[in-house]
Amino acid sequence: MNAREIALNILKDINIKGAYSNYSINKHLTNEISIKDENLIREIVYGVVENRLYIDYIISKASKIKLKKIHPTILEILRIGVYQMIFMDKIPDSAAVNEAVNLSKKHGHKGVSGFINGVLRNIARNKERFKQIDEKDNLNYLSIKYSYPKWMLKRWIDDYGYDFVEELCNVNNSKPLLNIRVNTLKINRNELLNRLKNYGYIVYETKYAKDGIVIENPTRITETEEFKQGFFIIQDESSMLVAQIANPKKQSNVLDLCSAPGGKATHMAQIMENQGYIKCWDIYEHKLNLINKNSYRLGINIIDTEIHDATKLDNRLIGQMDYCIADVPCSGLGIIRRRPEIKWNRKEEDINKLKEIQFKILDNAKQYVKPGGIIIYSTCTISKDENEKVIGRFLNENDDFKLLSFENLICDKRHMEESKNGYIQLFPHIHGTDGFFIAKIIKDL
Ligand SMILES: C[S@@+](CC[C@H](N)C(=O)[O-])C[C@H]1O[C@@H](n2cnc3c(N)ncnc32)[C@H](O)[C@@H]1O
Repeated sequence: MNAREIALNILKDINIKGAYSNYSINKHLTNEISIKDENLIREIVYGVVENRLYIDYIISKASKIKLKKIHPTILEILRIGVYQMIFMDKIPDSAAVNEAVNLSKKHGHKGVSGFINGVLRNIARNKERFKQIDEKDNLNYLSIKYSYPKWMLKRWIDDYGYDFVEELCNVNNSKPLLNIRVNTLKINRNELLNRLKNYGYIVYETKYAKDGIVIENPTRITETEEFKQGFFIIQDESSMLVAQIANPKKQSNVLDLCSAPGGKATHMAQIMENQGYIKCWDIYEHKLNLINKNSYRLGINIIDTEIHDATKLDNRLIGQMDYCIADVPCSGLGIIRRRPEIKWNRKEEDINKLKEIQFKILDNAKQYVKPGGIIIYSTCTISKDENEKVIGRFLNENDDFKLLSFENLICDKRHMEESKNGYIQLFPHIHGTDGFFIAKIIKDL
């Protein structure tokens, strides 16, 4: 199977069956595939999903058949062809067309390769004209140019304004760099940086997170001895800030209410020097197994996993905890750079349901902390309804809880002004991290 055929199978999983991009890519990529092909597959898959609406806009200009009437597999073949023609300068149009025609002969019905050939050649001939977006309306223009559903953009524009959202969309369509968190229980950051440099990885320190490393060329990083020996875990810098901001003391009692796959819980354990107790809840057993696997690899033995729905109060734990981490389920609109399919799978109604679940989980967390105890509320989204508004409602209803400044706990103060008020909203185009929200709340003594 060649690279484009593998990309087609992955795209069918994502766009037709609604699969997550990272799971689907991992499922289809085997060790027999060369690094060059792997990179091509990733570029095509992410490129098509990220730019789907714009690509479809171009196809609809070039095709006599309406988009809705095109067979889903044929549409994916066309999208792969158009992506290469519009976004990949190194691939000649003729190669993109021929590869698409070959794919259609293998996967399509009789006669379909003529249709694909015709549409793609039409685009090759009229590329500059078809690339133009003939839209006067600002929202429609932005939606086509950056490939976003209009409801999503409208909410963001209401929250942050048009220019801000345009910059965000632009950066969201670029490739994010991989971040890893050093497991300081086993190695320090400098030593790991040196070891990775020796393999030829281009690495440097993260800006805000103490334990983070950025890797520019991370291919096969999880096959290194350093990964196998638990010297690091893959985690975005924004997510590393949760435990850094919690800053737990050794011997603390911690409850992570929504914990899988354990990125933040294992980081809490690391800061606690593997001393104390961390209870980790999640509603899925297979996800809790990931925490146990990660803890074992990282050499952590103070984590205890348990299936529990965090919206339900657990009377056994009332008033027991020094720290509660409420890293609640959310719309994920801050991680679109890594999972562009969120643009197409997420629905506006989800946000109303999620904000009630988020509030319920936070409202339960308040019961578990001791006087003077800390709750960290976090999400990987940029929607105010799920962030500032949930916190605002909680603080209004609970005057024995206050936001706590954490300005002193962030390595670099740039764009971190809100941290002195006890919360921070991170954005890809401002902070270079995922879109992420963190609030630090303390219960009165
Ligand atoms: C944002 S993720 C947590 C990521 C995790 N804290 C980490 O750092 O690796 C949210 C998690 O909440 C879990 N979840 C969803 N609803 C839940 C509920 N009602 N109670 C507990 N966990 C829940 C999901 O299965 C998911 O693993």
